[in-house]
Amino acid sequence: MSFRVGLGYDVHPFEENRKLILGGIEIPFEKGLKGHSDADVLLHAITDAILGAASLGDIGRHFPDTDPAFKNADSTQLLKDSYKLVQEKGFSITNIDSTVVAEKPKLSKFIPKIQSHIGETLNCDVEQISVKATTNEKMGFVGREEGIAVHAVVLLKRG
Ligand SMILES: Nc1ccn([C@@H]2O[C@H](COP(=O)(O)O)[C@@H](O)[C@H]2O)c(=O)n1
Ligand SMILES: C[C@@]1(CO)OP(=O)(O)OP(=O)(O)OC[C@H]1O
Repeated sequence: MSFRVGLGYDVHPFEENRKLILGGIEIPFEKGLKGHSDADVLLHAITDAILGAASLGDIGRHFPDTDPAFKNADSTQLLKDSYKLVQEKGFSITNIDSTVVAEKPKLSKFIPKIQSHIGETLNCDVEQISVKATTNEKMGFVGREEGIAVHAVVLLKRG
């Protein structure tokens, strides 16, 4: 059995008149995130982590933000398609851990639903998927409520 670790990071600025989609779940909030796709910053970081662990590049390589096909794309589908590429190389997920850095909104009550959605998307047990949240203690662009950042790490196994 061999193991591969992958790291993902993404950030999107807030934008008025958009839905806030995090981990495939619509979160009630006054603003959404700006992006070419649905701007699901959590799923983008997780996608980059699984692609990186399998040496498959990053999300922008597979789904360019210059391609109209991905305008308002559903990031759940992008994650699913990326995991298919990873599985074609013989890898499967051992576990995922992630941290959403957001001053607002408060995410704790949505986290079980987000973890279930990611687990279903990746055909994993919910125990393999961890999502956490923290503020940036009012510092920097997250602290000024200009956007949301996410860090994700994944362990893949093969054999
Ligand atoms: N957007 C967020 C940020 C934080 N939480 C929860 O609050 C706890 C305390 O956050 P600090 O940044 O003050 O350490 C954190 O551990 C999370 O449980 C949240 O739900 N949503
Ligand atoms: C998801 C993609 C899809 O075109 O677009 P964005 O929503 O802009 O997201 P980002 O993380 O900036 O770049 C990755 C792109 O592949």
